Amino acid sequence: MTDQRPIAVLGGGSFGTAVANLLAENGHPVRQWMRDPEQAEAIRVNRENPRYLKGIKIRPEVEPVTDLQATLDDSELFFVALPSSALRTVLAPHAERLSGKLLVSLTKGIEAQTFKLMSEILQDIAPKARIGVISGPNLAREIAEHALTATVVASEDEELCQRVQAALHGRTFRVYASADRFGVELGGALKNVYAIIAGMAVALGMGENTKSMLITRALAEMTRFAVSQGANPMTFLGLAGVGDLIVTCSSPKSRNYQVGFALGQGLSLDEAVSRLGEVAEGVNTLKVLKAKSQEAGVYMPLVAGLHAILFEGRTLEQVIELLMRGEPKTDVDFISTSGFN
Ligand SMILES: NC(=O)c1ccc[n+]([C@@H]2O[C@H](COP(=O)([O-])OP(=O)(O)OC[C@H]3O[C@@H](n4cnc5c(N)ncnc54)[C@H](O)[C@@H]3O)[C@@H](O)[C@H]2O)c1
Ligand SMILES: O=P(O)(O)OC[C@H](O)CO
Repeated sequence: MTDQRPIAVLGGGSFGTAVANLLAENGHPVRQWMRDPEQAEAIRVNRENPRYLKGIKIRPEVEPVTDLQATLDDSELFFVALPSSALRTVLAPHAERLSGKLLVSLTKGIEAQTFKLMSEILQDIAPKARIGVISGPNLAREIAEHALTATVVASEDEELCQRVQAALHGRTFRVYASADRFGVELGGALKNVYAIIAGMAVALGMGENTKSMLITRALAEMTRFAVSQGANPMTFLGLAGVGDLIVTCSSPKSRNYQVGFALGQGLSLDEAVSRLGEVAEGVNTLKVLKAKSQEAGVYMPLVAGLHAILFEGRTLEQVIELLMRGEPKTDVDFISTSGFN
């Protein structure tokens, strides 16, 4: 017998809305929880999320709701698309309602005080819940416009992965599975920082060689850090690693890229973030990542360089000079250099 309970999406932003619509297209009743009653009413009446996904028709199977307790009680499978800064605050007061539920984080961020990933926070809050993550090259607007897209669901819980694949896999959206939750989730969080740098480089008129160098060295840096934290570097060769890094560092649709582009045009960080008016997780991730990499003794020159520009008063020219004149290194960390004579 099929489960007729609604699937719930928590978060009224662009990604929550895109995923709610995908689930609805696959025939599932969906409840999309959002905190703003006016936004919920606007969606109910106009079938559109005008602030976060203008021009996209929201399917009738998606019911916008604002009662979080009822939403948590009535569903078993949840997709959590809240900003990383809000996830713990929103869900912690409802811990007992989450026991035994399937909680899948879509959020690509790191908690400032604890350096925890979002699925680790979910586990803290609800140790008896079944936890997974979704991550990959997934620009919300492109998903909503049915661009052919792939993602990864990752969890140690194989049955959860299968449930998510069955719910989301569709005509324009492929869902691959992975058992490496930590690697998949870390890839999604780290790449946002490099998208800021890539946006800056484009605004400064840098060429294709530069973009390619940035993306490739970013992958080296991310992987080096991930390995220091116990992750499997092979995961970074997949959709949630290099796949997401490429899309976020290449697309003007990425909000992190847009923040970088605005910085490259000469705006301050505050101006760039407020001009965006949406979540750009890379800004917070940069702060915690810089501190963590220093603590762990991991060489991350791009992270250190962006941090120096945004928070230590260095100019872009100073940082570029420092990066380019730095001691030459070997290309790929994980290949032995013993082949040199
Ligand atoms: N947009 C994308 O293309 C995309 C793709 C993949 C993953 N993600 C991830 O999804 C997460 C959510 O991003 P988004 O793109 O949907 O953001 P968004 O900027 O489009 O919207 C943020 C939403 O969160 C809500 N919100 C903010 N603070 C809240 C709080 N305290 N309580 C309840 N709701 C609150 C806002 O009202 C808004 O509805 C981010 O971590 C992002 O990295 C986004
Ligand atoms: O718009 P961004 O920069 O938050 O990126 C969106 C997605 O993470 C891309 O996969």
